[in-house]
Amino acid sequence: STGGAVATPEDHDVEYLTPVSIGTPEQILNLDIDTGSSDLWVFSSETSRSEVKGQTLYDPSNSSTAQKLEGYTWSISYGDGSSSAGEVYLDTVSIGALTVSSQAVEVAQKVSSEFTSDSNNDGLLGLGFGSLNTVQPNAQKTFFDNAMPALDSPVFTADLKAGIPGRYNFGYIDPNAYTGNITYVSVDDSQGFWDWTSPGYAIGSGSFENTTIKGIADTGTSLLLLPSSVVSAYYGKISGAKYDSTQAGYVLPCSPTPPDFAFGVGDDGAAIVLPGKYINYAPTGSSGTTCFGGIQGDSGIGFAIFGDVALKAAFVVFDGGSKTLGWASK
Ligand SMILES: CCNC(=O)c1c(-c2ccccc2)csc1NC(=O)CNCCc1c[nH]c2ccccc12
Repeated sequence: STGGAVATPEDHDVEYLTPVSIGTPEQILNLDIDTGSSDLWVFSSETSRSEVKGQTLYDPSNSSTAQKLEGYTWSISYGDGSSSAGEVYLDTVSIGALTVSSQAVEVAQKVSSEFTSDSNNDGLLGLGFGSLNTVQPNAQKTFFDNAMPALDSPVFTADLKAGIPGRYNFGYIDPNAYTGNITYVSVDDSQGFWDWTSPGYAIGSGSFENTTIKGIADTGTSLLLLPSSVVSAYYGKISGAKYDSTQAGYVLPCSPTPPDFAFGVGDDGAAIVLPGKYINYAPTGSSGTTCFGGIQGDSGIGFAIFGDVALKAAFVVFDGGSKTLGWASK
């Protein structure tokens, strides 16, 4: 079997939302597919009313295939301080033509303000490794883990785009979605992430800098978070760029277009190139002359995060069979 669905960017490509069908008859929610976590949780009829602002709610009592997992709970908190928690049902979940008949659907009873204010986001669908799942007393499998045995090939692909809809596909690699070759790299799943190592980077037309960058491929994080040495080298090339403590990040003049940023993949010299405009993440004020940088530091995290700013420059294969990541330009 195979499947897939569109991934539509929210403002500034802060996140990408994908329609996911849950229950019988189907209830369609727009979820943030997140390779950096492993819980499928949704806004629901059980979410406290004061914490709902426009989201579509999953109501298990309207689904003939919903089964409550009595006594099961979940609670998750993310590095940005956001969180959610609730109870657990099993129900039928589909992404396009791909259906998992008994998927753990974690219904939120409470969500933090970041999620409440994100009115188009009806929940998250985690595609990290199972060890990150927060359900107690027994961890639950991700949609991909449940689907894998039936897939034509044990893979899913992320084809996110700047400002326009892209796609997540399951079970196959679309040869028309990328250019050149796909370079595969090994993944360390010991922390539950799609964790890999880039051999280095280049700024603009500059020479390649060989430096090991260990980080995760994370569709659920908006920015590209890199070691401070790399980040200061990049912004050091841009007159007017500076660290702005009030914004808690590097800001730069939106014009002229900043230099491209390339990160290496594999040991054959392959690289993914981010056009400089991707680094103009969003205007910081009303004048539109200063932009918040799409590349920021990863200090305090312990690893780099190749978030949407990086992923939207690539076609990425998440191979659950060989536990490798495939990177291609497009
Ligand atoms: C900024 C979001 N990312 C993180 O916190 C994060 C961190 C992390 C850890 C410490 C400090 C900063 C980041 C490590 S892995 C990792 N990745 C994830 O946690 C992936 N899931 C993010 C889900 C998520 C958190 N806040 C949202 C707001 C809207 C949509 C999605 C989200």
